[in-house]
Amino acid sequence: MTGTPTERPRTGRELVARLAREELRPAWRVLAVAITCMVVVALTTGATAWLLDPAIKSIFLDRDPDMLILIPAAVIVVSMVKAVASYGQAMLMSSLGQRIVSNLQIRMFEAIMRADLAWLNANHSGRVVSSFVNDAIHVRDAASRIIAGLVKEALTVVVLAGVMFYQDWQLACIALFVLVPAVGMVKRLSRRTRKASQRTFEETGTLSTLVSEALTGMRIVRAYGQEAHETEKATASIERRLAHLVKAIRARTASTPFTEALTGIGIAAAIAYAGWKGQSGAMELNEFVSFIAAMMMAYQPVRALAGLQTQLQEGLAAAERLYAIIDLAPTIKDAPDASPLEAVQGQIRFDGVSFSYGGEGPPALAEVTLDIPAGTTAALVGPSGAGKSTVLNLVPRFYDATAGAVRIDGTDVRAATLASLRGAIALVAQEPFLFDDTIRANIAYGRPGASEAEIVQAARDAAAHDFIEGLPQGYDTRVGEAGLKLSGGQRQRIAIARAMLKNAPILLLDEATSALDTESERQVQAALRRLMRGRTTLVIAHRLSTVIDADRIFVLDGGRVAEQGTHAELLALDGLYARLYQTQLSDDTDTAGTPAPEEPRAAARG
Ligand SMILES: Nc1ncnc2c1ncn2[C@@H]1O[C@H](COP(=O)(O)OP(=O)(O)OP(=O)(O)O)[C@@H](O)[C@H]1O
Repeated sequence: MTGTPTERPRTGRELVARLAREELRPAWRVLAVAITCMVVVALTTGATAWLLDPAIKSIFLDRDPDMLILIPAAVIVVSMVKAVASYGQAMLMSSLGQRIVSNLQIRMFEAIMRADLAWLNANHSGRVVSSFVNDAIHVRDAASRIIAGLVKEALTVVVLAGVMFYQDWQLACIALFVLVPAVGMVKRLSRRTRKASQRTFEETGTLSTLVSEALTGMRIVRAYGQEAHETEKATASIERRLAHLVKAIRARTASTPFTEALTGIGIAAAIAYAGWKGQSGAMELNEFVSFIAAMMMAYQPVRALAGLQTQLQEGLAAAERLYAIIDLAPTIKDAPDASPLEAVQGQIRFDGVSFSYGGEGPPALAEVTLDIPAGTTAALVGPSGAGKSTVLNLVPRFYDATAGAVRIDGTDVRAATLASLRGAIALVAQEPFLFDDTIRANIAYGRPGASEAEIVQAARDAAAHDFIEGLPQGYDTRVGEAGLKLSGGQRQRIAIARAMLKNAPILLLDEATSALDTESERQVQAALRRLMRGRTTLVIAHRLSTVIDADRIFVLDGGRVAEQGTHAELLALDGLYARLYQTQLSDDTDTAGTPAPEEPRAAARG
């Protein structure tokens, strides 16, 4: 993913240090108890192996009747302690792991909320979601396994090795020496695992993107009969992901037969050497059994330790991706000396504004100067790609001008706090976005905390109250994903009600181009007129009536203001606007007088 990180750690060591500092340190109490439990597990495992020595010696060889009670009792006590400690460790580490996931996800979400629109546009939502869901889990798994590994497994190995050395140091040396080749092998395998898991992640991102597009674009997929094509694309991605997964699994599990074989060799060597010592009377049976038990018990944690390196690599790769999101440094933010806009009148000025997306290609806007007095309506018209949406984007600082300044009541928008700037603006987009929530919640989004009476009034003003009342659950009706359970006109009126409730002095309006039937169109128009009353409105106009009624019309062409004036002045100029208008008029006559919302744009495209 692309981004502008502030202090993203580069090396594995830096990442580990950061994970320890930011994710583990806050939970050090829980961690300390969990580690104590692990130490107890390691010690009790060692004790079990050691107990076999007195068990055999005093019960079988010395035939001591007291020991027949004492040793089983000791085994039970040790096992009970181990059971409680294992439970404590597993439970604490699991809940600590989940807490780490939640904390990381909260910070990622906050970062996404702050992120520049440019970053969000550059990174497909499917990939961001995949990172959001999967990476935190990878980090959790790696962190909990590594902590458990480093503390419990490593300590268990040390304690068991202690038992082995206590019983016979030469024999212990033989048993442990066998493990040396495993270290080199594990290192080689971990490199392979890291590569495969990085590729798996990339493919998971591609797959998430495919699934999310197939779902959001399902109507187009069906309409064009592309179900098989989409399935093919998804299958190919799933197969590629599977191949990478299998590679990672192969590398990860390749250490198993290796350590298994080494275990066999180690045991065989120990039996041969111990047997030789036993036959010559230098080693007792009880020592031998205790030694072999310790050795066999030690191999399981050794195997777990062998897998740690690969888990560490996977976890670090995930942590790097996730911190890249957490560290996103938005460029659109409050300036250090920003002050809130107060008592906004709503005058909007563009002073020689130039802008280009991503700094490449021809500028989307070039030295645009607009002056929109407070309380008036300005319409933006012009061919497709002329820069109309870009003008709208610069007012609430979705992007910042590359040159020149956008001012509200004379204040550069970059000198105002974002909260006060956006608080003074209501936005009604061409495709109104509704959340999968109730109608009430969707309207109240305009002003959280608004009373029921205010919500209903906003709905009445937006000509939405009647249809809402007609729904079986009224204001409690859920609108479905992106509001798809409502008609286009209904969605627009909810969006207008939301803007009504916000009651901001500035209204940015991108008129809908989707064809509504005459009645719906009339209702939306009436609602819009009420919404625009008394506010400064900057509207991308697709409706003839909006264009004609506007106080001022700016005709954009190729990112520049080609013409400006009132409808009458621009007609008299007989330039681009007059041509756009004539084309629209003749198209309107063709469509039997029904206002054709898309016309100015469509005419311009032609
Ligand atoms: N997110 C973006 N990234 C890169 N370039 C963009 C982006 N959005 C718009 N552009 C480019 O900026 C220019 C102006 O686009 P803009 O959307 O402002 O035009 P418009 O007049 O609103 O067009 P339309 O009427 O078709 O919506 C176009 O050349 C477009 O390709």
